[in-house]
Amino acid sequence: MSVCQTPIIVALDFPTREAALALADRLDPSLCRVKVGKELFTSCASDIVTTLRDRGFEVFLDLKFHDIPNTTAMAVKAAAEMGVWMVNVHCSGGLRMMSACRETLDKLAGPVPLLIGVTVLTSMERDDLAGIGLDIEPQEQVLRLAALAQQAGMDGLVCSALEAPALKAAQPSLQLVTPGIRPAGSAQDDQRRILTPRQALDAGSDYLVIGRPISQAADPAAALANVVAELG
Ligand SMILES: O=C(O)c1cc(=O)[nH]c(=O)n1[C@@H]1O[C@H](COP(=O)(O)O)[C@@H](O)[C@H]1O
Repeated sequence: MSVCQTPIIVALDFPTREAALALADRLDPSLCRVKVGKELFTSCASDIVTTLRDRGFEVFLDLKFHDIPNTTAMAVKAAAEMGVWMVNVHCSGGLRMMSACRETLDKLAGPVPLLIGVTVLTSMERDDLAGIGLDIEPQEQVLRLAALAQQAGMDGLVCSALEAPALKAAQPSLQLVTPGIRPAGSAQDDQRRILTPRQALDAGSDYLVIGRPISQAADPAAALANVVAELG
């Protein structure tokens, strides 16, 4: 499987560069991409992205930007200049914010990252939405934000694979990046809207984000190989 074909993105959620690179050393860049999120980036800054790229990985920079349109667009531009493969912002920042990001990326010369909108976090369920004043099913809110993302020209969405069938019907142009992936028998942790890798792919996910089931496994390379085998 070449790097362009694998749907697997391994989340490098670690506190230090050393811990992240120790896992990266055990992963084959032809079998997965990697994700650098808030914990790792806050401790290492852009150096970790450069290092992972030098080791052959395509990098999803998951900082979930959520700010006024200009600030968010400039952050996305900085991510593009870092050479990341994918970057995300919160859809709840609104249409003008997402459009500003799209327009800014479109003005850049050369390849730009996939621009992805985070809908409803996979750790949230209906009760959590009620707690922030949204009396709505997660899927309904995801579909609402998806329409906004499509209007803004986003490349795709972060959502649960549970919403993939409805999203593929409503917004077929958007690529679906789905965390909350749990191989059968693994701990749910703080995730709530979860599916197995095979179920997620069958539901219509384009990319599967997998963290702890691989990063905390006794043998991460074997855990990745098991997911690859499950996906066939
Ligand atoms: O944008 C993300 O990547 C993301 C969005 C979301 O709704 N849920 C979610 O879990 N994530 C990220 O996906 C990864 C999931 O990690 P595990 O729960 O360990 O598999 C973490 O790095 C989260 O920050």
